Amino acid sequence: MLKIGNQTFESRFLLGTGKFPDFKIQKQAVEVSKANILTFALRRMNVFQPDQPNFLEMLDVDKYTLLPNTAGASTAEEAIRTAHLAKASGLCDMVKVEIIGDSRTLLPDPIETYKACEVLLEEGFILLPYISDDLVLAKRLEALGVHAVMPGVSPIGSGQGILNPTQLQLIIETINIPVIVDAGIGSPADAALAMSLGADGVLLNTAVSGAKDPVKMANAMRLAIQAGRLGYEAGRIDKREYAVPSSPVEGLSVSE
Ligand SMILES: CC(=O)[C@@H](O)[C@H](O)COP(=O)(O)O
Repeated sequence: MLKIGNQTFESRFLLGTGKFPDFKIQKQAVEVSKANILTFALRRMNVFQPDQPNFLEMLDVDKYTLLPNTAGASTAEEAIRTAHLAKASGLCDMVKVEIIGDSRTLLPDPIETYKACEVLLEEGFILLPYISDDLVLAKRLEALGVHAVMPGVSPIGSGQGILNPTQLQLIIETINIPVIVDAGIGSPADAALAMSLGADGVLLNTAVSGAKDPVKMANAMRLAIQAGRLGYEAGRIDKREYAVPSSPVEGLSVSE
């Protein structure tokens, strides 16, 4: 179970809802993913115009926890405004703080992210900030009181996978709030690796919405995330420099 704030979720797979070829495929992929939490950019919703089309309209949104993100913000002030809009629309008081500091790489701005979290925590929001794989920032945000950290493992939408597993592992080992890998996952193998390193969850979008068969990929990601978690809980063997025979000549591993 994934626990964020005082809520628990069965699935550790958080799915982004953007960029699907059409709403029908989006709905099927969401269902197959068995994700409990769906993310979306609040700026893409007609939150105060329920009669207008919006891109979650084919989903039975009551079945999911919606996690609006502040995509489009480049300052703390803009992100705070977007979070207020989310709350005012009654969507959710859980927000993914996403403040982009560089338009080419879409890397998050650590200073503006910290500032926005400071203000929004005071206002009672449940916060999941999107950050780089920066251990020190993750520690500072944890100390501030955020409810999870979401380190990107490579640039959003790049599908490059985990560029620096050591850096990710350091965050996972050190931080005591959920660490949800967010952005850059390209394949089920990447998702399984993130989970087997001990991540608490994976948020991804492009790898599913941009796949040749998004529904099949949503299923593959679900299984990979589950397998990675199981492997982590089972405890992998230590890596050794030299071979160790699987069938030792002395000493049986089972007694008769
Ligand atoms: C949906 C969302 O919030 C994205 O900004 C998220 O970071 C996913 O990134 P990928 O598209 O690289 O999976």
